[in-house]
Amino acid sequence: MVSLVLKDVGASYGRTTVLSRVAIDILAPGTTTAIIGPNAAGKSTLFKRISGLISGPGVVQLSDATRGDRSICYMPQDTGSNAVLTVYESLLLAAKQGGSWRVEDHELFEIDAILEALRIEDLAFRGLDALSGGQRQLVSLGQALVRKPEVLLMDEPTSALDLHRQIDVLEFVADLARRTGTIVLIALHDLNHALRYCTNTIVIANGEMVSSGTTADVITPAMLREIYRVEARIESCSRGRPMVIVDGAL
Ligand SMILES: Nc1ncnc2c1ncn2[C@@H]1O[C@H](COP(=O)(O)OP(=O)(O)OP(=O)(O)O)[C@@H](O)[C@H]1O
Repeated sequence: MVSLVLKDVGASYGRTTVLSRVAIDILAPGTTTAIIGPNAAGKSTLFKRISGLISGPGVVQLSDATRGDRSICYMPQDTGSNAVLTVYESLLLAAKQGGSWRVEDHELFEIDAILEALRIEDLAFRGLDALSGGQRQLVSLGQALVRKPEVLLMDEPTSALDLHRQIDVLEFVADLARRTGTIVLIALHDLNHALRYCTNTIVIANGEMVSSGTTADVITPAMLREIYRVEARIESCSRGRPMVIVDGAL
């Protein structure tokens, strides 16, 4: 199964270096990893570097991938689209990207299953230009899922979703990773999502990786103080799940 290693990965825009020396020993199949850190830390840049949208120093080593240049899929933060397509057409286009144009029955079934899993079947024949922000985000997630990537990079995938849909989507993605062996990385500002759905967490600040490990080890009051400059506690909710309570800014 696929695995991903990052060796001293960096990136620049023009002459400005915004990311340096990100090193991850091994991201195993089926794991869901949170990428956290303040605004402008370099999280999206790391995703662009891993997916090959930008180049830079270091090595992104993908082993045992079977889907060639379709192995890695990056779902960007900005999901706006002016394309004159329906939701269904956009998913079909995403599924066929880089492949033959012949449409097989099983591909249509897969699109139906994803529309159903994301609870957007009723939008199938709606134009992309007539969707709400949250609906656009769900369609963008659908477009990523139909490609069946082995590495899925999701940039703030729930930022436009209501509370119920946030839980739905993150549970679905974490479960998909476990079932299929997909390596999932999710850039998140909501640290409660990292605590609940991500086994591992990587912290990026000022373009550098400052820590990585199991989420419970990484998201601590000390880290929140140092990186986010907030006074915070980790407590349990009524269902026994960990959550961050922020008492205030430092
Ligand atoms: N296309 C670009 N050209 C020049 N600089 C850029 C470009 N894209 C991003 N940057 C800069 O790179 C740095 C890292 O940006 P990046 O988008 O990776 O941060 P981020 O951690 O994803 O932030 P956020 O949490 O705010 O989305 C920032 O200083 C940003 O201004």
